[in-house]
Amino acid sequence: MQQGITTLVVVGVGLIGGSFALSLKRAGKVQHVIGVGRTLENLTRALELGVVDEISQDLAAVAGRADMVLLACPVGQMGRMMQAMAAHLQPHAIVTDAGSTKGDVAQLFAQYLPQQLACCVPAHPIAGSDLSGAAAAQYGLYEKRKVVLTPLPQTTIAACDKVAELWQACGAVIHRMRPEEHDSVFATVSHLPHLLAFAYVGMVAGKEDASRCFDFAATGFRDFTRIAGSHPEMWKDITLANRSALLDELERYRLALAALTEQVKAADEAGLAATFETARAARVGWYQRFLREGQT
Ligand SMILES: NC(=O)C1=CN([C@@H]2O[C@H](COP(=O)(O)OP(=O)(O)OC[C@H]3O[C@@H](n4cnc5c(N)ncnc54)[C@H](O)[C@@H]3O)[C@@H](O)[C@H]2O)C=CC1
Ligand SMILES: O=C(O)C(=O)Cc1ccc(O)cc1
Repeated sequence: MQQGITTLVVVGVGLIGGSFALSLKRAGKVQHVIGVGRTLENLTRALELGVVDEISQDLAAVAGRADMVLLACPVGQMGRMMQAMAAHLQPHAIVTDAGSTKGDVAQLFAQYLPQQLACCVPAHPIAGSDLSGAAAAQYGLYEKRKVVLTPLPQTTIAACDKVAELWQACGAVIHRMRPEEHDSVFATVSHLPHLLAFAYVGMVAGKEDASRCFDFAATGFRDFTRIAGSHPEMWKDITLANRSALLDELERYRLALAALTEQVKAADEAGLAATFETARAARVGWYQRFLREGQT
C-alpha cells in the first residue's frame, strides 16, 4: 500500500465513522478497519455491510493494534474513550476525531492523552445529515466537503499531514482553524439552527391542534425542520460542549426575533420588507457560492 495506514480503529461506527472507513477502503488507503461500539447490533450491521473488517466492544483490547484511531462517537463520550485507550496506544499511533465541537476535544486530548499529543489531530468533517448508525454510512459523503483541522500546539506537521492526506483521499478539502474560532463559527451556522429546529418542532408538537397543523405542513416546513430529525444524544452533547458560544448566538437570535416581533406588531411594511430583503440577498449569495464550490 502506498502511504495510507495499515490498521484503523473507528470508535463509533455510525454515519461519520462508517463513511470515513468506506471511503478510505475504496481509495485503497487502509488495509484493516476495526469498529468499536456500544451496541452489538450496530457493530454486526457494520460488519455485514463491509464497513469494518472486525468488531469489538472493548477499546482497550484493540487500541494497541491501531496505526490510527478515529473517534466518531458523540462528543460527550470522547473523554471516556481517550481514557480507555491511553495505556495501550503505540507511540506512533495517530488519534483523531470527527466531533462537531473542538475546544472541548482539545482539552480532553490534553487531559487524557498527554503522552500522545504530538500525534493527536482534532478534526471536523463538515458533511453529514440527520441520519445515523452504520446503515447510514456511505461512500462519497465527503466528496467536495470541507474538513476543518484544529491542531494542538504539540501536534506535529507529519501527524496533521497524514490526517489531511486521508480526508483528501475521501474527496474532502482541508481547512485549518483555531478551536475557539471553529466553535464560534459553527455555533452560528450549524449548532444554533439545529437548536431552533428542535425548539420549533417541539413547540408545534405541543400545540393542542398539533395533528391538524402537521396535516398541512409541506415543503417549507420540511426544509426548515429536517435537522430536527437528527440524533438527540449527539445534539445534547454538542449543545453542552459549545454552551458558551451557543448562549451568545441564542441571545443574538432572541434580539432578532424581538425586533421582528416589533415590526409585526407595528405592521411596519417597510421594516418587514427590508428585513426580508436583507436576509434573502444574503441567502441567495451564500447559496450561489455553495453551488460554485460543487456542494449540494
Ligand atoms: N451527523 C453529522 O452530520 C455529523 C456528525 N459529526 C460528529 O461525528 C460524531 C458521530 O456522529 P454520527 O456518525 O452522526 O453519529 P451516529 O449516531 O451515526 O454514530 C455514532 C456511533 O457512536 C456509537 N457510540 C456512542 N457512544 C459510544 C461509546 N461510548 N463507545 C463506542 N461507540 C459509541 C453509537 O452507538 C453510534 O453507533 C459526533 O461526534 C458528531 O458530533 C460531525 C460532522 C457531521
Ligand atoms: O444535517 C445536516 O445538514 C447537517 O448540518 C449535518 C452536520 C451535523 C453536524 C456537523 O457537525 C456538521 C454537519
